[in-house]
Amino acid sequence: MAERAGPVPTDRPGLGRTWVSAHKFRVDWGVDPSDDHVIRHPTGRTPPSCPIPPLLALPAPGPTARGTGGTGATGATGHRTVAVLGPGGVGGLLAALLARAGHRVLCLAGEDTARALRTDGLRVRSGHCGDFTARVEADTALREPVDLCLVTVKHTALEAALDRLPAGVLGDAPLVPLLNGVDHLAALRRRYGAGPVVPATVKVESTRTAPGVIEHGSPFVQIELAGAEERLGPLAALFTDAGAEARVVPDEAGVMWAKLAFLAPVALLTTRYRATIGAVRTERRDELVAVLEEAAAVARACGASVDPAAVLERCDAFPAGNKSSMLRDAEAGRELELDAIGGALLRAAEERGVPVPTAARLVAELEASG
Ligand SMILES: NC(=O)C1=CN([C@@H]2O[C@H](COP(=O)(O)OP(=O)(O)OC[C@H]3O[C@@H](n4cnc5c(N)ncnc54)[C@H](OP(=O)(O)O)[C@@H]3O)[C@@H](O)[C@H]2O)C=CC1
Ligand SMILES: CC(C)(CO)C(=O)C(=O)O
Repeated sequence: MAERAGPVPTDRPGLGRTWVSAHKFRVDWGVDPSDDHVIRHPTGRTPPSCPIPPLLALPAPGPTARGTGGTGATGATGHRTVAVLGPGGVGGLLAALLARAGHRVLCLAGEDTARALRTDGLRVRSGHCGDFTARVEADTALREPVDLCLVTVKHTALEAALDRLPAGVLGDAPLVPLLNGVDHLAALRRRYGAGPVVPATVKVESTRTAPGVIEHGSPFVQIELAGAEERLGPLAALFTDAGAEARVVPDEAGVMWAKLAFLAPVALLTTRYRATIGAVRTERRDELVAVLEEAAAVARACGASVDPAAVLERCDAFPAGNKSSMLRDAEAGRELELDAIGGALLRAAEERGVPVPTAARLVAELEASG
């Protein structure tokens, strides 16, 4: 019997946030005697100390993994079946955390990655969450109903990856995309309808170094979900119980544009100058402040209340050695999400008549160098 506690809720200076508190719970782990770091699905039926309510107040599910009674609950344990489309840096980490928390996790990926996951599981190295291997299921497409689906591919792979997620199989299960940028929400709503799509963002530094091998470098995994607290509270609790702090924010623009107003300056500058966040904020501070102000003005024009001084504070609070995912893509020679991040900022700026000269120059320079 192992006792695990989720992260302690915090009020983070500069963020002004209170994260959903974690429930402390006990669960029986089925531990492989040959490796006591390998986490398998729980063999016991010890319920969490507080009952888990339905995951989302969505229409009653059909005869699915969501269990009996159409309530969304999966029986006494409250364990869910979660699909993760794209088990890379973000998806692999969350899939592993959810599996470690006792949920049944089904990763959807290409054949090679799916085979590696079936054989070796997800191997996580994390100073924050610990080093562990999580057993997950893996397939190349969704073939059964699930309680929840995370979408964690890059923008550049989104349309192809969504072919693995047939709308008829997904049904009304909540679909939580954690991609950076804003444009993917429209693409998901076109395919699956507006109901299941839960706008969300994640703040983390996590890299897939090989199929199923995840290096988590940030001392946090923070998720924001946009919508009503009464609808999304159980979903936030599910993440928080698994070790990823989650918070519900009422408005979509507040979630999506607050993230982009922070990310776009950080991603553009770290990638343009091949520099860590720490180096950018000391060596390129004037440029950082200029892009932050431009991005905050665009975010405000899009309906989010973003204060550039608060965003600068968040930048200053970020671990100095962390990099943006765009910089890690550039270093690895992968295609950049430049259009989804910088492009989205420039398009919104043009539509709303907000001048963004510094951001436009950085995007042009990155395009020219790519
Ligand atoms: N990494 C980070 O720290 C952060 C990333 N983000 C955002 O999260 C999103 C995901 O990024 P990240 O996790 O870094 O990306 P990764 O490249 O690490 O992971 C993407 C995953 O998608 C899989 N994939 C690619 N194409 C397909 C396809 N056609 N079908 C199924 N799976 C596919 C990849 O498979 P394979 O393993 O086979 O390559 C990989 O597992 C991005 O939008 C990024 O901007 C946001 C915050 C932080
Ligand atoms: C905000 C930041 C830099 C870390 O979560 C990010 O989203 C990224 O690396 O893509």
